Amino acid sequence: MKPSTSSSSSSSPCGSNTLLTILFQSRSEACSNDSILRDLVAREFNAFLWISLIAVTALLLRKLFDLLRLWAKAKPIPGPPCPSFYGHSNLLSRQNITEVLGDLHKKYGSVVKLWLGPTRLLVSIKDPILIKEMLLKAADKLPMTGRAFHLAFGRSSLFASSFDEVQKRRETLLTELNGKVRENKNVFPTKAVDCVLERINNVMGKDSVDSRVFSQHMAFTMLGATLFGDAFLAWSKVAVYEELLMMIAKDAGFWASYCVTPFWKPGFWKYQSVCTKLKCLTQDIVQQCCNVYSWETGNLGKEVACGGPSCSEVRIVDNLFFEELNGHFNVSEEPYGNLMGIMFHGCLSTASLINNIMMNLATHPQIQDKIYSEVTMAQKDAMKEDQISADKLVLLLATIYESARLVSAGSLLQRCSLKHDFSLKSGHTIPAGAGLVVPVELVMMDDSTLGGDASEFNPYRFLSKAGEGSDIFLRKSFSGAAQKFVNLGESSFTLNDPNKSTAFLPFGSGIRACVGQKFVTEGVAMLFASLLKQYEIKLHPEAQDTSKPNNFGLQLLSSSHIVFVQRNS
Ligand code: HEM
Repeated sequence: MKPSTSSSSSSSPCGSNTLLTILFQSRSEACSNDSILRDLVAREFNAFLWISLIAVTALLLRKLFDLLRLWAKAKPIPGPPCPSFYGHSNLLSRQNITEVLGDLHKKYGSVVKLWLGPTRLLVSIKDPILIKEMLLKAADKLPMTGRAFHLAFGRSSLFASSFDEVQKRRETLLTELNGKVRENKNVFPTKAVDCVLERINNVMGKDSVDSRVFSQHMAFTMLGATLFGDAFLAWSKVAVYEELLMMIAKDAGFWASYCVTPFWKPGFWKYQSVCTKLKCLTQDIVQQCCNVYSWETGNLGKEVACGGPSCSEVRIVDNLFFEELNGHFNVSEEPYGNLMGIMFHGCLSTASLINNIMMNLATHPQIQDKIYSEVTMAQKDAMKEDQISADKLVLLLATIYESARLVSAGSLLQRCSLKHDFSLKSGHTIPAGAGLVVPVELVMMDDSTLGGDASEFNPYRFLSKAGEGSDIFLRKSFSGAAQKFVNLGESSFTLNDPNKSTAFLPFGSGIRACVGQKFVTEGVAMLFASLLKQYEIKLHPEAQDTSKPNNFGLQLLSSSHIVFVQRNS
């Protein structure tokens, strides 16, 4: 009994002991596992902190190194001393940038640097030879340009900052556009031209029209019909589309000027909702294009897949660029980003050009008359009513070049080289990442290059007679040249290629030059040939110039009231 008692008495505590010990042991084991785990976590966290610290330090050192490198490389470039931590940004935001750069070039020479902050270097170049060299060597655009297009239209393979991203699309688009010009067809659809003429007919009874609004509408109609086909002309939402595009044009530069996207600003979200509406409408017009296609091929009623990229496989009748612009090189691209980008850039710059041509013709009636006789003569030579050859319209083409020269699409051409430094023949080294600008107005209106009448409208500077040199900008006086040009039929003037001149930059130059130059010049020439055949453009007697200031490099149009008068009426 005893043993059993003892065993039971001893076993009981012993049992509880054992349990306790087991419990205790397992707890202490758990504790030690816990502490090992805690230790491990603490070590890993420490390691993570160290790695982060090293990474951040390396990054900061790299930034510091880049900064010191930028400062050292920028030092030999002449320019005014930095007034404050923010450099000259205040100066540029208060004054007209072209005037500021004009004064600086007078003082410091043809290459001038400006600091816009401790890390933001801007180099302005004014000498035409150096400009040509720079525009060939600096392949990228300033990040702000790419950001403006990206924020508004999503990612696309045109108008991005990096040359690598746009190179392929640029090449194919250029081939397609210039191919169309070579085929000698009407580059702008005939129906779009008819549409514009009909509109002129409708407004003719009215007192006058605002040249700015009217040219904007003309450009919008031409570009829209070219990109989306004739369906664009009959589209019920065309007016809303135009309005949205202009709203974006007004604000794009402002929102892109933020280095960090300002998500916290309610205005930004309003802007984004306008951009989203434009995307939806683009999808809608693409749908309309597809429907027209299916109708024209007899497939009316048959579903054509139009949701996004699949539409690019459909060949749309009368639609030049659709496939080209909508085909994807990169899956992360916005489906209609390129189409919207071209509509945006093409409409703004073409509107500016058309407006300036109208104003120049209205204020120079003798030139307008000569162009009219040029068009009627070309018309006689043409085999078909609507197929005048643009080559015969030399004075009209010269007028287009001269109008482009006098109001270039932006006051600055801008570039940068994101990855590599490069040197100019002048001996200056431009560090990677520095912003490069060309004050185009100063270059194209420089009396020393243009012979005294740089700020005057003189299309004859682009023409030469047989035996004369073909350098443009050599025809000195407008009146002398105008007299020589009395009879187009008798004297054979030839048009000089303006791109041979280093000082002709309305379409940029070099590696990122405008791919639409030939196309738009020919298209606008044919548009004006049709317009001038039927109408005379006159300035309204009480016309006033309502020029607006520059908005982030976008030249807003000056406007005046003009009247269209039917010829022979
Ligand atoms: C009068 C009308 C136009 C003017 C004055 C104009 C002017 C310009 C200018 C100044 C540039 C920048 C060039 C540079 O940095 O060297 C440019 C770029 C460009 N233009 Fe135009 N443009 C016009 C119409 C068009 C049209 C109708 C198209 C297409 C159909 C077009 C397509 C482009 C493209 C794709 C670029 C970007 C090139 C790049 O970033 O690599 N342009 N344009």
